[in-house]
Amino acid sequence: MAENDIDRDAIKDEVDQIFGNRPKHEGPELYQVNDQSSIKHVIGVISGKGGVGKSLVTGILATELARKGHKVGILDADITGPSIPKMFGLSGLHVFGQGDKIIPAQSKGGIKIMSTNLVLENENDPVLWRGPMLMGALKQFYEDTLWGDIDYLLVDMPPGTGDVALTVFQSLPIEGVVIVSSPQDLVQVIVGKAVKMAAMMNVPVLGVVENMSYMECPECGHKLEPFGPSHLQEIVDEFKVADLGRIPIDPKVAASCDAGTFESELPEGFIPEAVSAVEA
Ligand SMILES: Nc1ncnc2c1ncn2[C@@H]1O[C@H](COP(=O)(O)OP(=O)(O)OP(=O)(O)O)[C@@H](O)[C@H]1O
Repeated sequence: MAENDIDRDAIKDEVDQIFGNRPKHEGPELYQVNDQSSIKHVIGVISGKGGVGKSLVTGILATELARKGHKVGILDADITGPSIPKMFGLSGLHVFGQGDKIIPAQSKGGIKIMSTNLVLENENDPVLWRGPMLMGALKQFYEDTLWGDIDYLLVDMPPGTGDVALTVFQSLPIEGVVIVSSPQDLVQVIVGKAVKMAAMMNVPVLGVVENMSYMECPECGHKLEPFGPSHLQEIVDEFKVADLGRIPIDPKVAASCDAGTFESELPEGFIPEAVSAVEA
């Protein structure tokens, strides 16, 4: 079969077979938050592959939930490729300890953030940690951070469906996941993997957000589809997941992520279906 051919039936069979068949949190220990913190809901943001905008969607959800008055935290579980602190203007900042606990960084809008970048001496250093160290960092970020009272802790998961992503899934009490996709070739295979990973953990999929879905011409408003036509409807039909909206390619969004002004510049009412799905 050519690389671009999608064997939809095979994916569907595989997903169908696995759905609901595995006990939740089978495997590694489930981390426990410290007694000075209370987290009502832990929600994961996942993607079947890297670079599709998982951190962007995590940032949008966090910003919109905080604007609605919820107490929000972000655990950047993308330990080796963290991008959350920069988006929120926390570049170069370091978290500090209180006793044996860590005080998370806080964005201007009050979002509490814990990320590898906030503990590295130099945030541009590559993180060359292997499995046990990655897991040790994740455990500390969840258990030893003084989160305080949090309504929604959003977990920016490592990209893909490999070992690290699976372990993160198994170690945190994730209540539901938002899947991020993009309109590119093979995306259904990739989304299929993410759906399957959630199914293996018995974690509900809240729905799919398609990022980089189209681009609007600033002159005439005409919609262009540089990455090809949207596959969101096909994904919704094939995997029986909710459509949580499409995000256009917007150079202003990319610039605000780079400048650390994302939170104040994000227009109100972004991906409302996804925000409501997390709140439900
Ligand atoms: N809709 C968009 N419009 C413009 N730029 C975007 C959009 N979505 C993402 N980007 C840019 O693309 C880059 C990758 O996005 P992001 O970090 O959110 O992806 P990711 O899936 O979390 O990546 P990784 O796999 O590295 O964790 C960032 O520089 C981001 O600003």
